[in-house]
Amino acid sequence: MAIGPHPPQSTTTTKAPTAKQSHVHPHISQSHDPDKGRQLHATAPLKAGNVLMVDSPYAVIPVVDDPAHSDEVLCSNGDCRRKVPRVRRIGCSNRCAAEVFWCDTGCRDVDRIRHVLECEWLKGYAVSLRKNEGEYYFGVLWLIVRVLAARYVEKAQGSSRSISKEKFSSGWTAMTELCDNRKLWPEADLLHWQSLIEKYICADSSLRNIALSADIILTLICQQESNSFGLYPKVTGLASTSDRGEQYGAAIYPRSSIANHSCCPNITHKPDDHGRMVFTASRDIGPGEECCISYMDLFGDVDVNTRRKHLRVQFSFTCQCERCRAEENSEEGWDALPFLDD
Ligand SMILES: C[S@@+](CC[C@H](N)C(=O)[O-])C[C@H]1O[C@@H](n2cnc3c(N)ncnc32)[C@H](O)[C@@H]1O
Repeated sequence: MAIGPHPPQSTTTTKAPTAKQSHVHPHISQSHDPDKGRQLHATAPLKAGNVLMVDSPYAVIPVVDDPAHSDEVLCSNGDCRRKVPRVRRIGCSNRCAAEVFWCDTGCRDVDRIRHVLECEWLKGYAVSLRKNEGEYYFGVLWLIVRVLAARYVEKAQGSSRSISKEKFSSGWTAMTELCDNRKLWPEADLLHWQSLIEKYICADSSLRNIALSADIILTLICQQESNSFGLYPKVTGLASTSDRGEQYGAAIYPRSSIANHSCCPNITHKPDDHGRMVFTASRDIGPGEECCISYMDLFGDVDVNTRRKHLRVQFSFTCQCERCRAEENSEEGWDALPFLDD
């Protein structure tokens, strides 16, 4: 059985903007669904191949196993974010973290104000946090520190880099509108995060200029967990026989985060060379139709219970997409019933 959207039926393509800026197709807007919350929808016909969104991350971190020997590390300059090859890159003179590199002195100098805000924190905690709490917790907290630094820079510059004020918020305003699903979190997880926030963020004097209250940071962590994207080299969402490749980054996108998941998505997503998230229509989409991505690789013949379980474990929600709803009452869904367990 073929899984995923139909292949593109048209070669009509709206080109992504060449500048390093964000872009939203004029025929998409946001609305609200009682089960899923905010959603993207088409306001007029969209053609397969149309670029629907090109969104710059609010914050991004590289995710690589061996930064010293990897060509996959992203430039730390928040406006560049290109992969920096080993032979042509410069590191932090403070040696704050193994994955902090810039393409060149230009990128380093432009990024100075932002990087200063994270440098001492990385120097003080990158090694111990990884050792004591593990890579995952380090990654989440580093991304949060980068969000706080980006917020500080945005406020200092007095700009929110708005692209389409009427339809989509941008910058920190958009970050505050992200869903957090905090009520769904087990109390024990919240308490654990609270203790990490107190220990590694609130108690750290180098973050005094950018830190917010422990409770706001906890909400930010919940938002990050519900909204961050992994950066993968290949497209996510197409019917395919292979996965999307190895993750090389993690990012929060203020506008792309509005897209809900579907197990039969009509949008594919893939980061471009500057770490911007690019949404492309994978089939024609009619007016009023919801525009969905897939939060996971969709290949192989995976039944509704396995897909829903994966999404519950990874993203803490029960998928209510058209395909899952159609399959939940079919034979495929029966093995989810408790009386069939034994
Ligand atoms: C990245 S956000 C998407 C935008 C979100 N609806 C909002 O209001 O901001 C992910 C969250 O949206 C909801 N969601 C996304 N896809 C869904 C689906 N297929 N079924 C149910 N809920 C979904 C879940 O609460 C999930 O944690």
